[in-house]
Amino acid sequence: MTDDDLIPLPAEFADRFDQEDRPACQLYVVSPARIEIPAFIDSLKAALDGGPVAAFQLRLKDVSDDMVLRACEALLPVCNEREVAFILNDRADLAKRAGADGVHLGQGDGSLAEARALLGAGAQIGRTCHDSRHLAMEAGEQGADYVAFGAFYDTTTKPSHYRPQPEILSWWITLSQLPCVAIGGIFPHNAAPLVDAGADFIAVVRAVWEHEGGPGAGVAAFKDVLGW
Ligand SMILES: Cc1ncc(COP(=O)(O)OP(=O)(O)O)c(N)n1
Ligand SMILES: Cc1ncsc1CCOP(=O)(O)O
Ligand SMILES: [Mg+2]
Repeated sequence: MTDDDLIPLPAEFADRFDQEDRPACQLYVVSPARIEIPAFIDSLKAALDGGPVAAFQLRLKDVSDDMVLRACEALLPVCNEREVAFILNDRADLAKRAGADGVHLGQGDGSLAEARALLGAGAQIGRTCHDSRHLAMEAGEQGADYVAFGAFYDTTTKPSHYRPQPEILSWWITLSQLPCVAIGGIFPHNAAPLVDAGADFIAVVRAVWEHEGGPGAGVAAFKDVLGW
């Protein structure tokens, strides 16, 4: 038994929100951990032109702050031109300096309140909640704009011992109007249970960047499961 087994959905919440008002599930594209600028600019354009993408997250690992800021400078206009939200991973301070639309913060990436104070009311601030109902409720109370659950499937991009079931998405959308993101090992062929369970966004890395037809084809491959 986990802590979350102690958090059933209270009966009074059962039909609290009309799910018909919820927008259809959208695609959230996350970058590889290493990219080369300027080559990646064209890759990103190809991805975003492959189909409707709601958000792009720049998720670089083990690179300098200067490198992150230079990548933001090159990639932010690509997203702006296409009205795709530009979210920086991990660092609220760099998101502020870069003029990003928001930041994604894991449990160890700093407080939501500090990020909000820095970025302002209009910023999109996401929080990793792994497989935890408790963390999701806490993130909502602390002012997150979305909660992210995962990894739903095996992934080599960020190996995770957290393995939520799709039901956590159904539970969340019944409880909260805050959007929920599903991440981890998601491809067009296995996305349906997450979409059906109520994911507001599915976030993907390899499905786009490692698609044999290129990133545009990687995005376009979600056409059927997302109902475009
Ligand atoms: C949309 C989304 N969900 C989860 C994560 C993971 O964030 P975190 O736990 O901080 O791990 P890293 O991505 O920083 O390695 C994410 N980045 N985006
Ligand atoms: C960043 C992150 N957080 C949980 S799983 C994951 C990686 C998802 O990558 P992929 O879509 O390639 O499995
Ligand atoms: Mg992080």
